[in-house]
Amino acid sequence: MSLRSFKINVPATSANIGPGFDVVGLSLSLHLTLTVSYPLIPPSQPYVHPTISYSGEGSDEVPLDPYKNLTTRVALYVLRCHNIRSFPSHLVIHVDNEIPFGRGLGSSGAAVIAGVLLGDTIGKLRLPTARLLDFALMVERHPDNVTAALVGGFVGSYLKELDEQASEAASVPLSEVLPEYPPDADEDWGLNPPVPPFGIGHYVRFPCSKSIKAIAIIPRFELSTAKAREVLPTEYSRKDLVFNLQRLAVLTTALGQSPPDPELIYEAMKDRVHQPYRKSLIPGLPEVTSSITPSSHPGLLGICLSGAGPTILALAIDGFEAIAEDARKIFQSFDISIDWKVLEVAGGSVVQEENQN
Ligand SMILES: Nc1ncnc2c1ncn2[C@@H]1O[C@H](COP(=O)(O)OP(=O)(O)OP(=O)(O)O)[C@@H](O)[C@H]1O
Ligand SMILES: N[C@@H](CCO)C(=O)O
Repeated sequence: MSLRSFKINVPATSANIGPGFDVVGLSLSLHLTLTVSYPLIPPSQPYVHPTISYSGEGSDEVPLDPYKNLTTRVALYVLRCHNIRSFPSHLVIHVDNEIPFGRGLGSSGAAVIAGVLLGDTIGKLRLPTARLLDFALMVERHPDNVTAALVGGFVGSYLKELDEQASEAASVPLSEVLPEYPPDADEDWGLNPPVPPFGIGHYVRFPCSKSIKAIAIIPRFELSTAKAREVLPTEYSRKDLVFNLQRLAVLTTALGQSPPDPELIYEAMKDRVHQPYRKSLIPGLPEVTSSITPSSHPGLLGICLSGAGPTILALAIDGFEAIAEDARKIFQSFDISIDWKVLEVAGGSVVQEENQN
């Protein structure tokens, strides 16, 4: 019997990089990998639902029911928007995940991008990058993690101001985009999902010096993005907005300079829009970001909260261990244990067909 098989590889991401709240993301060398296969059998044979196995980060909590798992639900959403009712019969998916859940390293963004690529590949849709992004943005409503996970590198994106009709279509509740699959659902469940409008998100890749590495200092507790967004104000002073805009403008070029300038970057990675409000959820955050500086730690370029936290991201060209171990000591004084990893800036997502016989 002939078999189709392929792999999908999606990187972790760190969003915000200090001042770029909901705007910039950096892809990192931890990956979510899907190994997918199914036999090419005639539709007359009895249908067998997909099976998922899972190893690595999150394996004790992730749902393995394909109608509840985030990645497969997103894939089914993409397929059904293209009039493909169901997964192929006997679909087998193995997920291996290196991205810890709820730590600010873009685990949910990676799961969503993996789902969009899974739907696109199974359906042989060959959607262009911009359209893949539209689908991802119907699920994850801010572009920073998903764009960087899809295209890779140091990326900035914005959501376009859509006309009224498209704007309504893009803001339907998530429960309509990805409805919970009822256990007794008949075959017609969720067959007409809301199709994304075109051109929701737009992006540009900034230069990033090859000498830069990212130290992820990962506290051993989870913080959901939803909880870390609840503490943010809805309005900001002009002074704080200008503070962030000035730094973001400099940062987008400064990381590409060779050699990177630590004095410029350290200041350009400061933030007044989200980090100050999140310190109540992450004990030790202000102490770590203010005590570890380019003068105290040669090689450091800048340091910030990674995404919604609790991970701290230090960009550096040298001195990785001293940076991470000193952050560990500060966190320890707040009774928080950490793990740390030195990561590369990664490329974007890759789909690799293995067998199409
Ligand atoms: N590989 C995966 N498969 C299925 N669900 C996942 C997967 N990865 C993450 N999730 C879901 O996403 C949740 C974490 O998302 P959340 O947005 O809170 O944090 P994050 O994406 O890790 O961090 P951030 O958005 O700040 O970078 C997990 O608890 C889980 O429900
Ligand atoms: N920009 C988002 C990233 C997390 O998904 C935040 O900081 O809330």
